[in-house]
Amino acid sequence: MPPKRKAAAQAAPAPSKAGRTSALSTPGPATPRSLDSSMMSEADDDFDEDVSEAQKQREDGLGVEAEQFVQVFDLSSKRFQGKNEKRTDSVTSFFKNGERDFHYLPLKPDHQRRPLYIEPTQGLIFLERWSPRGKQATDFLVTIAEPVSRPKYIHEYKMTAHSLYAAVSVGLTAKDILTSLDGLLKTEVPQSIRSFIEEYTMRFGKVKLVLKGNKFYIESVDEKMLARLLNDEIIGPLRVHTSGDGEGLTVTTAPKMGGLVIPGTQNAAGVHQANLKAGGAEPAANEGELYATLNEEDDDDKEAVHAFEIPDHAVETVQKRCLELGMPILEEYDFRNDDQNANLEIDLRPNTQIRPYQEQSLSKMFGNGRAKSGIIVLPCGAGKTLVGITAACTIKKGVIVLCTSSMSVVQWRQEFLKWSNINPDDIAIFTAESKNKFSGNTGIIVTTYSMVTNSRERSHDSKKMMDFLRGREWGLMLLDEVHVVPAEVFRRVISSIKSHSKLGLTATLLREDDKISHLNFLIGPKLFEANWMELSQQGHIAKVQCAEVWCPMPTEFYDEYLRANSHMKRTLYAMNPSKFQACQYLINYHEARGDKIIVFSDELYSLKQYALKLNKVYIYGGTGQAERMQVLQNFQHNPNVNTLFLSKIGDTSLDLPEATVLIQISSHFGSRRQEAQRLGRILRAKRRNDEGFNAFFYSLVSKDTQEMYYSAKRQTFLVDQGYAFKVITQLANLDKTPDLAFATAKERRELLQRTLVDNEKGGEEDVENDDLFGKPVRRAGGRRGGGVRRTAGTLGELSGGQDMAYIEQNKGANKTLKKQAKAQQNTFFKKIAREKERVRTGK
Ligand SMILES: Nc1ncnc2c1ncn2[C@@H]1O[C@H](COP(=O)(O)OP(=O)(O)OP(=O)(O)O)[C@@H](O)[C@H]1O
Repeated sequence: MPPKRKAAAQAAPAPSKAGRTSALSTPGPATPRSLDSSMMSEADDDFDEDVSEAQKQREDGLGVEAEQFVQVFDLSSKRFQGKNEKRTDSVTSFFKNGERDFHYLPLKPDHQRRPLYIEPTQGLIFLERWSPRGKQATDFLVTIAEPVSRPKYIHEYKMTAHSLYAAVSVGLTAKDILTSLDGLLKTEVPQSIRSFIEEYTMRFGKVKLVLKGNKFYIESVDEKMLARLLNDEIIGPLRVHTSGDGEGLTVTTAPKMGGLVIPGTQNAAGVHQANLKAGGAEPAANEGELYATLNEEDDDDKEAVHAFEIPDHAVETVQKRCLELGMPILEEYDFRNDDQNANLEIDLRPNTQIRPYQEQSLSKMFGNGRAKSGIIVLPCGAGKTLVGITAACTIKKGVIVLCTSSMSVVQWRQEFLKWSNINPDDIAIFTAESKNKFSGNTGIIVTTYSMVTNSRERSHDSKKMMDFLRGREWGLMLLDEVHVVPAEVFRRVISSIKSHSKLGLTATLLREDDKISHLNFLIGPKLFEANWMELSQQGHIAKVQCAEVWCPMPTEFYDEYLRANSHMKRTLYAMNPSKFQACQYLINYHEARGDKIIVFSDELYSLKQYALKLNKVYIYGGTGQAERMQVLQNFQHNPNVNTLFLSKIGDTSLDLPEATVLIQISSHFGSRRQEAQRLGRILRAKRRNDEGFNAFFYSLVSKDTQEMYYSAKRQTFLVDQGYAFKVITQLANLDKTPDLAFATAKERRELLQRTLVDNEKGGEEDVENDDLFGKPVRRAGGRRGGGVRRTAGTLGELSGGQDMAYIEQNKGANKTLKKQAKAQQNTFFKKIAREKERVRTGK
């Protein structure tokens, strides 16, 4: 960190004053990276570039202290990730050169009564959850900051530009935030934090992105601010010059806002106003809850609004740039004052009760009586669909819903009909099979991402439907499962279909490639993220016991492992016979308890070998649609089919029946998202409210292999959500398991030989065989697209034939199901034929 900035962080500079912004002497404004935690871990190579970029961008963007805060925040985070950093241990570098020495912030005399610490360079806030004021502090933090980690005792939050924006839009002023923070903090509020809050809260709402007549405009009541944007080298050239507007800005009038906040959504479809108050140091009237003072909008008091048009494709760039310039853009829809678009007759059914956390998430969206675009993060099974439906019932304008598969399209429509009083004719489906429109002049369309982004040849009906979708202004765009959709798909959706507000729904915003940050600009910031532990304690999702089972590698396996290339290493730690036995043991144990078990394996070879050896059904990318349905239905309804082996296609592409136990035998490296998604599969267990019910999540890990490292990394997100992973080093009475696989040294040696031979030429890759984003579908074994192909025949040739026999003899479970289904079908058809014959002959 350059000394100047370090000093800024440590010397607690003087408060910023209005007008100081023009006398900047320190380098430039916030970069988006510095404002959002999700952008913090990008490549170190960007480091130098960021600094010079910041120098270049020096403008009158932020006040001195806020800017210093942002700079320090940005640079320090880079520094701690520096590639060339020599580390003696994992923490020394953290405190090097006194960079984290915050002794200049003395503790208050009664600090023990106060639950918060703050880190003045990055806006990290630490909460002692056990404090008597822990609940009150949690309510406050959820409103002004983003949760980072919430295990049992100490919670970590981070204040970002977006989180402050959310706080401002539910009615809090800088003064409110600072007073409450000061009341809860063990130290004084650091000057860098004070300035950051003051500067940012002051700037929010000055520049807006609005959709009018199907065109996008950048709007502000502050003409100078818009002029500054137009002089910007990136935004300026993007302006659309319409005939007649000359160089001037379009001027209209708009209702003037009250100093605090506009009326909430108190009675709008059951969504209540956020419970926030201009809180003092002590708890507000209602212990733990902070209520906002709301000002009514004064319709008579109008002020001039200046605007310029930008093209559809430039929306993301302009939003990004505005944030860089320290003028974050607001995307809000004043739906109650929209008389251009027809109203939709839709309300929640009277018996629909949204849950407190659903209400809380929506209050973040409708905090000031307008619809703010953004993303709501709720764990699987917590009811994201109802959140989306309630948003639609609040806005009451045309809605377009985008899903990842045609199966979810049907489900979304059903859920709309179940929870709301929407007329069935007003909600239509646009999929390959159905291309209906709604009957009235507004309504709801439910479709898939691939239907609206498909660039291949469209049918006449599809083209007509797309023209219909493109030609209208939608009030709300609901985007399901946003974490799995590529940015490019969002770009295409958003640039072709215009909506006033967007709500993204997801269970996790994690992506290992860090590409999640673009969602801030394509959809909007994260509005709300639920606390998984709280939801499970309240019985809305299942309680899960997590365990990591350590499986020792037999010596001969370990020897080969040490020699193997990376692909073979993965196969070997998946095929470890101790892991096999642990899996068999856990399946026996849980089947006996009446559980439904899903075993996940990303490694296709082991998936098949495990399933065949244990005579269980399995599904992978190459399993045909009919067989998949058959297997899934049996797993759901057949009491004899209680264990299902699944490849990674089970992570996103399948609508899986409920399960109560998950076992992972092989996973995708250190993917936190996959771990969270998989755990999510058991959260919706219906038995969750039974006395003492627990769902189980086991990760089987080969001891002393790379898998242990990946496993720890995978678990970080869940640990941050408060899950504790127990390590099991020995399974009781494992050796007493009947027909324990690979119990003898000879069998284990044979397994090793076979594994080596079968995988000598590289493994078979799984394919995600679905229509998610209109990619060409690759069939089993990668037949299309040049993937590696392996067949039973090849196996036989490679291994001298004996494995062929093994495969055939064990083809078992899936085949048995097929036979059973055929037999049932035959009986059914025979019965029909007999019936027909009886009718024909009259006997
Ligand atoms: N407020 C509510 N009252 C009663 N039931 C609810 C409520 N909210 C959600 N549910 C029920 O909870 C279940 C899970 O809801 P939903 O499928 O929307 O969850 P989800 O978050 O979308 O899960 P996933 O990510 O797995 O799709 C459904 O059966 C739904 O009907």
